[in-house]
Amino acid sequence: MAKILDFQNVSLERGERTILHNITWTTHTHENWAILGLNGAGKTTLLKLIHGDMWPTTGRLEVLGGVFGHTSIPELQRKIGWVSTALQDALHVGERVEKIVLSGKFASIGVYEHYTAADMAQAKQYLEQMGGSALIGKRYATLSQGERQTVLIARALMARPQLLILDEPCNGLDLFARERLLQHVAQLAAAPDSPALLFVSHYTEELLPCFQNVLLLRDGQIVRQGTRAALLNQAVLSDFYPAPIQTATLSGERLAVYPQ
Ligand SMILES: Nc1ncnc2c1ncn2[C@@H]1O[C@H](COP(=O)(O)OP(=O)(O)OP(=O)(O)O)[C@@H](O)[C@H]1O
Repeated sequence: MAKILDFQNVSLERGERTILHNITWTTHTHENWAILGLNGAGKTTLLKLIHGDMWPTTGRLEVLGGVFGHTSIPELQRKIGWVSTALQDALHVGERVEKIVLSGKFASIGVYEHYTAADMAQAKQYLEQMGGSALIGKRYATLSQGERQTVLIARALMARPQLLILDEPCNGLDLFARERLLQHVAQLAAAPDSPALLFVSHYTEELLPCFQNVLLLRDGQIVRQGTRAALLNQAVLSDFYPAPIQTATLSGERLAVYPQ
């Protein structure tokens, strides 16, 4: 299996501070990973490294076959989709939903390039795949947070990324909107042409079984990495979190964690 990410002893320093310490982590095609960590654990910094927005201070980093220092970052970035709420600020929110999705093909925020009928059909198909058919024709600015996330994922898919980063995609979603989004993410993961998924979250209950692998990040260090079966349990998570927790198993192999 080809590698998607290969971190070898990667550290990242800013001034006096080491934000990421000695990260050694390898992922492969057809593996979907979830990254779990509290506020300030280093999740966003790790994503910025993967996306080539930051560089390792020490260590070797290979993403999608390109070794940092020897690869074109803009080319790498075209192969990575990154869905985060931060992206919304850069969109032309007055634009209609299908145009926003279409713009993902050109990795641009507005649609300035010429597009074909096939491109538009593809945009609508990704919207449908993510459960957003009813949004076609609406203006992005009028959508709810859950609907916006649907659009942003469809938009990211338009560039046919090899790696799709879902950076806390459930932020701001109500109970039901969150569930709908998660179920569509699971369907995406099951599709034969799905990109490798990297799902970042604060909450174990969002980690659906399609995320077979989990990285536990604390204070810029990997505490554990492995299968969800090995890591998503009371014993491991009690060790991981800095304060006592209790867990509850939900239906669909999901685990909820609460402070004790
Ligand atoms: N450019 C920077 N210079 C100095 N410190 C930074 C920089 N970027 C991040 N940090 C610090 O590194 C730590 C990790 O930040 P990061 O944003 O990666 O955490 P996170 O896990 O994404 O947190 P959250 O869940 O709150 O989004 C934090 O303490 C943050 O203040």
